[in-house]
Amino acid sequence: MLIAGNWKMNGLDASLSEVRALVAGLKARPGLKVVICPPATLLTRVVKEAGSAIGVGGQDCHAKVSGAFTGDISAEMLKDAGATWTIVGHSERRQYHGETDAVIAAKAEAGWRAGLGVMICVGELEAERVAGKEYEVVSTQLANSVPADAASHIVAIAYEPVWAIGTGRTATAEDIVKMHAHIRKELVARFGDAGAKIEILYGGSVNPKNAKEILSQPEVGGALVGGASLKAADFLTIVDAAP
Ligand SMILES: O=C[C@H](O)COP(=O)(O)O
Repeated sequence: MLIAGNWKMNGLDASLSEVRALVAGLKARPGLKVVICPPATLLTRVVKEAGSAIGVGGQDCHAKVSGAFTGDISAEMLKDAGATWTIVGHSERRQYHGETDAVIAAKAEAGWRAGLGVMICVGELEAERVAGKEYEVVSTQLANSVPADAASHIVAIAYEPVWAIGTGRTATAEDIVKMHAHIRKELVARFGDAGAKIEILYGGSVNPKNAKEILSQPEVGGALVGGASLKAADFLTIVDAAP
């Protein structure tokens, strides 16, 4: 299981006390990985607080190593700051920064080039689900934003239905089971046995109350948690809910 916390554009220096509380509260859980993805300005400080207890990740990376790309951060820079993971293709990057599947695939390759594990996000909009196109949309995102060599790198797929992000509207267990099974089928069809081993995380309003039910569903290999990762007590409850 991989439980990742995406702080998004939240967290100032004071948030480090939450990391301290998280480190103190993490019980030894063999096989369970916990990763925090803070804003880039806090990366080095979170790495220092986290020690070896928690992995640290970026929320995005540029495809190039360096260059004239104002405001961007390369995967190599994340690595240099002590990160071991990066998220790519989050729906907020797709929506607010116009990122295409091809751009996301290039970012995933950049993450591996730098030696990072990569969480690649997919998920349908509400209108796409209402139109009955959720499986088709996710299949297209998987086909085009997950690179052909993904299975030979450290990778996780995060299924995040956009309508469930930050809304308090979690997908039902049935929705999650069906979509994760669909994603697994696609991964196995493309990568064979290696596709059966890629973790599929669920994200979208995961909280201390619903974590146990979500994390116990078949093909749910962890969670990508937004709002509820900002408070150590809530995040720890989610971590503790992992089977
Ligand atoms: O990356 C995290 C997801 O966007 C979920 O965010 P949320 O837990 O606040 O809904």
